Amino acid sequence: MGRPATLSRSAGATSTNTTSKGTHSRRPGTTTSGRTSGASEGSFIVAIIEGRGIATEIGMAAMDLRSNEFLLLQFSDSPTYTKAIHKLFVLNPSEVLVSLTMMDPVKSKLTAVISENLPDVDLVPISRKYFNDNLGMEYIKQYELDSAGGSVVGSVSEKVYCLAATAALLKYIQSQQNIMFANRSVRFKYEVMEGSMMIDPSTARNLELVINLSNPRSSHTLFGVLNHTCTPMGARLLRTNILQPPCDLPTIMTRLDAVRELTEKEELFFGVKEALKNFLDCDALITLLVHNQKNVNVRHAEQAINNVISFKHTLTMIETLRHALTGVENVLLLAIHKTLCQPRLDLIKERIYEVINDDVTFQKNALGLRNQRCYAIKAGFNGLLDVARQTYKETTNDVYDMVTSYSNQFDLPIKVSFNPAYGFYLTITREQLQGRELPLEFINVEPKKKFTQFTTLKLLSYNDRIQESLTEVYIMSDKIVEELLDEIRKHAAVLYKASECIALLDLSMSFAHMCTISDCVRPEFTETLAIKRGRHPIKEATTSNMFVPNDIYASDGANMQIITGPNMSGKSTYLRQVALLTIVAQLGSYVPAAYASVRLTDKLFSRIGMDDSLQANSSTFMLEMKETAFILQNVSSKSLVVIDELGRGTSTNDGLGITFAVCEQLAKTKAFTFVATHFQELASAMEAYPNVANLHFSVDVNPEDQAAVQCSYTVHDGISGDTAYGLRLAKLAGFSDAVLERARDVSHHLRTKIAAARANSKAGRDEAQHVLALQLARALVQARRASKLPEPQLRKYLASLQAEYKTKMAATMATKTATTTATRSSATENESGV
Ligand SMILES: Nc1ncnc2c1ncn2[C@@H]1O[C@H](COP(=O)(O)OP(=O)(O)OP(=O)(O)O)[C@@H](O)[C@H]1O
Repeated sequence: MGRPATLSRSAGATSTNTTSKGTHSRRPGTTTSGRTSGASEGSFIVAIIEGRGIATEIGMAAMDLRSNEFLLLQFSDSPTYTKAIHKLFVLNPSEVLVSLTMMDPVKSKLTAVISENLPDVDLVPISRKYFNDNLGMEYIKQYELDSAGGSVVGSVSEKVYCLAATAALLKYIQSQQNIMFANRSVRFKYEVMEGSMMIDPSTARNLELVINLSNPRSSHTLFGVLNHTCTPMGARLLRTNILQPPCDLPTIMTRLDAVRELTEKEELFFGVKEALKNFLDCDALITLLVHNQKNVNVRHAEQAINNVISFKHTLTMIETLRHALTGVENVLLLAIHKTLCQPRLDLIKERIYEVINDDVTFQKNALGLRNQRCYAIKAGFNGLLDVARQTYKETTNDVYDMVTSYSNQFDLPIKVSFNPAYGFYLTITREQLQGRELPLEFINVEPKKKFTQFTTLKLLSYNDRIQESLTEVYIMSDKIVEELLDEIRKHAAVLYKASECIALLDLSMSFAHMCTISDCVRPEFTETLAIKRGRHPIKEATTSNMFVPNDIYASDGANMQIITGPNMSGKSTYLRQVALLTIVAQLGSYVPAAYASVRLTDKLFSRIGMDDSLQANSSTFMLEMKETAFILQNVSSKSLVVIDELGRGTSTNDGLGITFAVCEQLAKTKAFTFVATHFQELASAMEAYPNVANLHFSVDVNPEDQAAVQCSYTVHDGISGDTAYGLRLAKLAGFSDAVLERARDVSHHLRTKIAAARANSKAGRDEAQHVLALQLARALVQARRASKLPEPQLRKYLASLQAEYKTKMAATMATKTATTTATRSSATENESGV
């Protein structure tokens, strides 16, 4: 396929990543024991296009170059492109292809939103003509892998936008990334957006789901603490799941059942763990298999033998896994076992064993793997191949003999080492050399930190001879290996399926592992969020202090919780804990708590001011307002919202006003909302709503020393009483007595003045009336719900209730007026003090 001129980057593309990420030169990653890391290296390239109609219809195509998986998505989005941004955030692409018309002459709203939310993504404009839906369909028919799961063609035949994006993306990858796909080699998947919890990028950042905010390299993230996976596939699956937890109950329940079985059966747990530890990156391996290589050379031949050895190793590991899974009962584990027992996998294995020596295994060390490659093909396939191998063997023996003779001749314990770039070389440590000079035979002497490295002319010629014989081996093996790989390629679909199953098993094992190291409970899914003695999963795992567990509650009747309390008392931690525990439960994992009942959440929002400094182009307050507006626009009845200290970036009055309005708006929805605030007035005012509950964190104050504040980190019902914690903390921080005294005076004066003004103002009276009116409404609702009286009697009862409230309201207003007069005279007395 020729390279279209306009497919190269257009001038003015906002390019941050310029290296191409072709995978044909990659080797399947090996895993060491224990956890696998990374899982997010931007291996996706995405093409996105917007429909021309009134409704915002988005078409997206995304290809994972590491696993050859191709996702197609088409969905209607909100005017702020919430779904598109969420999906892009989860995919974490290195490049996003957009039509030139979306960038030039000005950025379209969609491209502007992408740049704003994903500043590291490279936006690549390409000509609009490549977004061709008919071509997209042709490509799918040509490249789609034969799979037992059926074709994607039926699902996408009417989805013109995702087909158009498919055409643009495939054309771009083939011409720009220099990757040619073999026919029937790509796994196309049509993805429906529903079925998973939506977590916007800023919430994912605030909650430190996959990246720690203070140190991006730190593993103090939710991914870090949950990640006990052994394979790269498992780690990748965990990462995507954390950013996009499932939202459908059957999936979650089957995962929970699998975790239970894995934790209850010790032999099963250790058997599976042992087998998983030895897997290579299967996705990368299969991807290398299905990509058509353009340049066939020695390097390619060498890589091909590596691949066959890796497949042999993988199939052996699959067999170990099968044994470990024998007798499982859970539906998910049974399905995984069944897939791993597919006869087609045995067929591939048999075929490999016909060609490759039985004792050839995958090796992590470079010299070991070179030896395996050399002896991979069974003897007798090609006489010349056997001769070349004999030369390799003899020359290698000559190297060792030569070193022994040098050691004897110079009385030095010389060691042979190996490096894949320049072959064998010699080393000796500093202590062994004991300050002596090396004899003149030794050349290219390079002192290193602990040893000296050198070679000889003879060794250099041995290295050349070995390389020559190896080249012959690779070239003569190539035809046999390619034929074998062609046969394996036919079974790519079953291999991909097996890889998916291994990833899923690894994910469940990771959750089971967490249960073994931490006290966790199986969550229930109901309409109520009720967590007993819940713990913050990241804090618990990463702080040395004992973490104090807390209860969490929200239901239809009490869907908003307002949390007050002094500084440093644990409010933010509590909010994060609510969100994180919900995510953990929906992942299908056990939850760090004594009991957990969770309501399925479709969208998770947060307004937590942790990454303000990261958004240099937006002021703290502006960012706060943008995030809050986003929540109000997108909140649904099944959402979970956590808001920490809203309105702190502006004047107190405006801040309180905004926070009140936002809370009022959210209180009208069925979303579960948790708000932490220092505005005591907010908590008092919102108390009037029947569905709002107040919680607070308390502190223990030493009566002997008012500044000695001890946080209990325990949440209690009601509003926090004391408001002078700021002053106490200031004392603890080392403020002088004089400054503290002055601060106390000013604080007292302002408080008194504000109280007087509010009590006297129309707004103050209105607020009191408003509160009483809400109390009345609440009583009416409760009476209606609770009463079994017939309708006429109920109406009579309600009328009497109303009269009672009117009297109460009049009394309240009278008290308010009296307080105003008293406060005003007190304020006048204090006036001279400030
Ligand atoms: N349940 C807990 N158990 C142990 N330590 C906790 C707990 N909750 C919070 N902490 C610790 O207390 C410190 C303060 O917590 P946090 O930031 O949540 O307080 P805050 O009330 O939000 O403070 P501020 O109002 O000043 O923002 C943190 O270092 C945190 O690790």
